[in-house]
Amino acid sequence: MGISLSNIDKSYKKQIAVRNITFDVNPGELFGLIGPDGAGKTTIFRILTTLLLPDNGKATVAGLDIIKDYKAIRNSVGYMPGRFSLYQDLTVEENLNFFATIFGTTIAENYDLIKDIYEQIAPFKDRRAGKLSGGMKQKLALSCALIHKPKVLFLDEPTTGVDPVSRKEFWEMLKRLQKRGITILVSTPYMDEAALCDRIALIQDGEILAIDMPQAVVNKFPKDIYNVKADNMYKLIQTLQRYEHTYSVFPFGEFVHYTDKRVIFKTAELQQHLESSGLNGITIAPTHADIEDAFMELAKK
Ligand SMILES: Nc1ncnc2c1ncn2[C@@H]1O[C@H](COP(=O)(O)OP(=O)(O)OP(=O)(O)O)[C@@H](O)[C@H]1O
Repeated sequence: MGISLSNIDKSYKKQIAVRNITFDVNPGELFGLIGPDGAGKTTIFRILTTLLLPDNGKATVAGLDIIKDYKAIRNSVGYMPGRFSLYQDLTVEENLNFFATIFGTTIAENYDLIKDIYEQIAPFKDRRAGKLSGGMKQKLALSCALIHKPKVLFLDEPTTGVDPVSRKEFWEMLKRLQKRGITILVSTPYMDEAALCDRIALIQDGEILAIDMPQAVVNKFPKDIYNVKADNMYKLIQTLQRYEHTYSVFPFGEFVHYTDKRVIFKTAELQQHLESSGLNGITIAPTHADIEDAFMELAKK
């Protein structure tokens, strides 16, 4: 009951949205599509949920062909689109009832699957969806996507614009759904969420850069990496960008992540260079690469 894509292409007039997309999601897997805005994530979701036809290629969802079996797919998958999918003027309960009805079921029939999630928003069941917080909207949208017990769940940027606590809770919910045998394809622009997936595909400009387990993607990062800090971070970045030995530099939280071109790199030399460029309060310390570093490296090529 997994997902399979083979050589999928899609253009909107002259704009290529995705090119030669091939990957498989195993049954029961939590698979992440990781990439920035405009990378092509929504296009892939719309093709897999049969809302958009690809120009080329083949794809199946739960063993069903996206073209031939589109009706069966629509009945057996849950889709939480990136942009808000709920009826803003309907209450929480009315929204859920509506989605249950269009799938020919009732809330009571499948309550067991959504209980965990719905209980958190049940105190607000008479509130209009438009008046809910981001985190609550997201829980309601997930409940609606699950109300017909789908085998495969598609979640397009479910945590965008949601506060950090709700994001964490959301991922815990996904793990619980996965344990119930649901195959999940989730997209996110947040690199920290990539680590929570079983496997990920990194995507940029409509092309897949890498597919692997998150740690395996990170392990392939080819360089030693350093956290660098100074009192003037803007000047630090500019100085490093101009430094002849810089391989890569980009802001990373309170630090910049720096890699050096040389095989033998001495932090003291860099320290001296930064000091002579007029920077103060400099710290340079080795650190570990993470998904964001791996992404930036792959995106360079
Ligand atoms: N209807 C459309 N007409 C023309 N171009 C489009 C259309 N929809 C998407 N695109 C373009 O196709 C590319 C991929 O878009 P897509 O929405 O799939 O990316 P995404 O990764 O989901 O990003 P986002 O989070 O911004 O939606 C982008 O360059 C986008 O501008």
